[in-house]
Amino acid sequence: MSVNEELLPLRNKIDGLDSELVRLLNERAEVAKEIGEIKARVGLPVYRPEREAEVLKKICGKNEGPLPNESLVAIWREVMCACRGLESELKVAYLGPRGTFSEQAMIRQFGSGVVGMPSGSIEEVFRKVESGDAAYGIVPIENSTEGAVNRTMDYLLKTSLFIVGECSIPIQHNLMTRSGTMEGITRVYSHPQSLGQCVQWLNRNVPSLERLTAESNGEAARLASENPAYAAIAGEVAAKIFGLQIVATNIQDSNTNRTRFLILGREPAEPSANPQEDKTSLIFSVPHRAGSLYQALKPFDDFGVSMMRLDSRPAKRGTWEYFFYTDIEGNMSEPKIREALEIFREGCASLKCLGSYPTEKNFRRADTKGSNL
Ligand SMILES: O=C(O)C(=O)C[C@]1(C(=O)O)C=C[C@@H](O)C=C1
Repeated sequence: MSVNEELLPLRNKIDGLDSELVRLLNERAEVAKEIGEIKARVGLPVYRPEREAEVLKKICGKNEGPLPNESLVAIWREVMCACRGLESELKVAYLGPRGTFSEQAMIRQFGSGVVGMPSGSIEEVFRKVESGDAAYGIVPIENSTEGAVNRTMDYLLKTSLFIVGECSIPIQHNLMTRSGTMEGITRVYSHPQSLGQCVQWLNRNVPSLERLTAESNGEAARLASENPAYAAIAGEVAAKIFGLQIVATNIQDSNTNRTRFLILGREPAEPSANPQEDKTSLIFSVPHRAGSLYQALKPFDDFGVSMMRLDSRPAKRGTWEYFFYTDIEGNMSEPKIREALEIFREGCASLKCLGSYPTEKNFRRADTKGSNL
């Protein structure tokens, strides 16, 4: 038997399965359309991050291979994006121009059919969602090497928006120029966070290069595309978009470098199917006296509430006072969290709740094959 004769029945089988998949996908889409009609009637938002997290978790729970959960999650995100698209168009503001890691995170979270609105700064992302120009926004909040993104932290304090979801992506930086060499290059541009993530590599390899900051990696790549004496540090996608050649790949100082992004919306998210695994984000301040932070946080210990993050920003009053940012595990609709929060509030000078939302943990844990979601 020739190879082609051997392949033919298998390919016929795949064709049959594909027909069945097309039929099933369209049947699913019809149901999503019906859901969309109901939502439109009662004025509910089309995008339901908690439901999408639940769908992904169920898919991973049912998976018996050989496809890894990571592949199924990527496929289902696109399926849900296509179904959502039938309900209505979804506009999402991100830190642009095109080619930034924020854009990659947005596509990963919402699917490639999302209508991205590139924004010149993190502040503009907040403004576009607040004004209703965009339905949602995506902003970087922390990097595993460089820590918190201060701009985002500061706008979170002032905004009326809610955090409705989060996602994190691996970050690999590249040094790029128009020519693909470092000849005649005097400056390197990047976002301050990215320059920080590559500081050791830069010190070792190109110590004399002047380092300048840009609003985003995409903007740095755009600048380098306009001047043969400039280099940029950005992702591979930015190199393609702005016609740059990569001089050195993977120049970040940590090879486990990741950035976590927040999804911002005007309405809070509903509790997910696993509210005990949701995250609640809070900003608080405490009275300016000894032991007040310790006292304020005590209810979390008393109620067995896990704190996943504690960070601070200056109150900017010149008084060495701070706003603290914490993420706790559990949805605030959960009785345990509600009770803990009521007591916690008493020990705070101010408290702002940014929302409860599904985390990636919801479906990451279901993955037995150690994916890199
Ligand atoms: O369940 C819904 O609310 C839907 O609209 C369906 C669906 C999906 O395709 O599964 C699509 C969009 C939502 O963000 C969540 C889920």
